[in-house]
Amino acid sequence: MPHAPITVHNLTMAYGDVVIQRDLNFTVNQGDIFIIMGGSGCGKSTLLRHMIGLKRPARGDVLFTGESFWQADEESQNRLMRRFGVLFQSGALWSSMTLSENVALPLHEYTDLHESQIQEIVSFKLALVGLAGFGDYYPSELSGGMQKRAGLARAMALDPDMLFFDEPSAGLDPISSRHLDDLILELRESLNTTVVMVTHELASIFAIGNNSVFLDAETKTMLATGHPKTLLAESPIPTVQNFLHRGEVLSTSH
Ligand SMILES: Nc1ncnc2c1ncn2[C@@H]1O[C@H](COP(=O)(O)OP(=O)(O)OP(=O)(O)O)[C@@H](O)[C@H]1O
Repeated sequence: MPHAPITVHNLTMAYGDVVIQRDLNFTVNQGDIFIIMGGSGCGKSTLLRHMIGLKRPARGDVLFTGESFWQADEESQNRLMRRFGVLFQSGALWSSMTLSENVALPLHEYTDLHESQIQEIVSFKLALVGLAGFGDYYPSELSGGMQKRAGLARAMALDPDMLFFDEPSAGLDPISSRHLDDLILELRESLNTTVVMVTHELASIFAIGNNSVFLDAETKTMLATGHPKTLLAESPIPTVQNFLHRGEVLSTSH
């Protein structure tokens, strides 16, 4: 059987001596929209940071198509990281650059392509996210939803196999948030990209997620993994049921 794109194996995460989550084991399959979910402060963003090579595990590993990330040398790690596209909560576009310049940035940094080829790719990526013709705009001239889509175009600049999103719809109104969900779904359909997404928005979780892991702050480990709708229908765990019914975990609210 071929290796899954991402396998999290016996992962324990800590800041100093403080363990955030322990013994995480789950698999992200090709083409999944995989949701990292759980109550506030349980370690969702921290898990994402471990999966994209920004934070070293206290124990355990993350494997990409069977290849260990954390036991690999720096060169192999860089090669693996080139396969990731990342969109952080803020969108993090450079405000002094136009959309085209923002999307071109990783292409200038990581490829030897000619300027004309770069411009072609930039136009294509902006069109993919519905921003054809907006290349010369500055981020501040656009709505929040458009800025997120531009961030998505930049995350896809290098044709990543895997896209990682941290709360992509944070700060968006429900309609823009829906549009962003639809776009993520569309991109997955057309490009077969594997998507890993931190979110606590129930609407997104059920609309686009087909796999997930549920982290619990109280027990400091995962309580479930699988399709969110299956967890809703079948999980016998009250914490998981509470979350999926109301979007919050009473025992960990703070
Ligand atoms: N750099 C850091 N140093 C020390 N502790 C940290 C650091 N970053 C996060 N933490 C702690 O780790 C825990 C998990 O944080 P994290 O941001 O991963 O949770 P989260 O589930 O993404 O939270 P939220 O839903 O509120 O965004 C929290 O208790 C947080 O205070």
